[in-house]
Amino acid sequence: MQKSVLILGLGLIGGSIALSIKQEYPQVSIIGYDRDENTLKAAKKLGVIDDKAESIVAAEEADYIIFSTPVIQTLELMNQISTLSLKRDVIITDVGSTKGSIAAEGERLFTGSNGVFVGGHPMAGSHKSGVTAARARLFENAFYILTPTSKESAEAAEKLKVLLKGTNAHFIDLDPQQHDSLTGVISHFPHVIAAGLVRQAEILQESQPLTSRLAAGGFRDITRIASSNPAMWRDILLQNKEELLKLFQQWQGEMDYVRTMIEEEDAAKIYTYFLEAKQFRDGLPVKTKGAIPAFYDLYVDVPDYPGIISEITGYLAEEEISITNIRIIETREEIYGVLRLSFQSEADRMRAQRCIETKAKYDTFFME
Ligand SMILES: NC(=O)c1ccc[n+]([C@@H]2O[C@H](COP(=O)([O-])OP(=O)(O)OC[C@H]3O[C@@H](n4cnc5c(N)ncnc54)[C@H](O)[C@@H]3O)[C@@H](O)[C@H]2O)c1
Ligand SMILES: O=C(O)C(=O)C[C@]1(C(=O)O)C=C[C@@H](O)C=C1
Repeated sequence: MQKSVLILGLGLIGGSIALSIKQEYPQVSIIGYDRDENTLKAAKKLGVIDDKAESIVAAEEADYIIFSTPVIQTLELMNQISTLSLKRDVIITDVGSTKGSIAAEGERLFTGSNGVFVGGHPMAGSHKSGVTAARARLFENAFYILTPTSKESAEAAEKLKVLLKGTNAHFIDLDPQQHDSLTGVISHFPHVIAAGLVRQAEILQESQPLTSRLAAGGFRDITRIASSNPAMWRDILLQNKEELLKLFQQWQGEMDYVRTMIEEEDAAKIYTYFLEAKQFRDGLPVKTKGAIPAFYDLYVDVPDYPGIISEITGYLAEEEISITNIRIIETREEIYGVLRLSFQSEADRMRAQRCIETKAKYDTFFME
């Protein structure tokens, strides 16, 4: 493919998109634009882009334009770029976490001789940001939502799927409003709850300094996303206001229900509440990346002594089993170290389990 792609915003998502396109199509020319000069320099140095764009006028040479900026900036940049002399058949997309206003503005601004717009949203990410966190495999097996709103943009969506083949994502077409309603529930609202839980702990910390030291395990799991970029989440909440306001009302009803069960000491209802939540959570697809990323994790109950990690990784290295991640679960750090090892596939995880149980005789278990 001999095309030129302009990516505006070279952070976690823009950088990862750039790397995945380059991996699939080395001949495609990737031009990067970012308002931060250090990001541009780093992107060039890391091989994320082929060339830096001095200004947004570079859009006039592009066959594809991808907005990877925070959602409010995307709206502003879309307006600026729509005034340029773009190629007639340029395909324009974005990666923003909200779609309602971006898709409507895209359809309004890019029509006829001014290219065609199709909204996009790769449903994978991280609480990390910036070009140094970008990875070609970030979107592997994740859902990548496209929101075509016309016959022309549906055709453009098919071409985009070809360009973005290297993401190895699963493409899915949705209506922009449906997108915002779904992501409101499974992404945006959870970020509000995570931040709320952290703030609640922070208030307690003032009178109980032990709070932060005891906040481990479950608290850390449910609040990881509270470490996300605050400016990005401010903009997402403002753009998905209507959906979020509906969700607040639902949530307040839900919490009132839980509070009443506890007030009334209704053990049976409380049990059913947790059981139903567990059943739905356990039924979520964990083997494929989606709203909840999948990992092939193996937990190893190891004694806490120096050198234990190198002992275990040494056994795995002898059998050439690659580990994608390794972590000691903090809650048990001072009693036993529970080591969590992540693998690329179920086959690797099974081999690792056999290897550790045979060579080291430590107990291993899965948590699914
Ligand atoms: N982080 C995630 O988990 C995630 C996942 C999917 C989609 N998204 C969406 O992707 C977009 C980018 O998020 P990110 O996580 O890559 O953020 P990021 O902070 O890592 O990167 C954003 C980049 O945009 C640049 N930028 C900001 N305003 C600009 C402007 N006016 N002109 C040029 N460059 C500008 C910044 O300098 C930065 O390099 C957002 O719209 C977000 O909603 C994020
Ligand atoms: O894994 C995370 O840290 C994320 O929050 C990723 C996440 C999500 O909510 O699932 C965040 C925002 C995006 O628009 C898509 C993905």
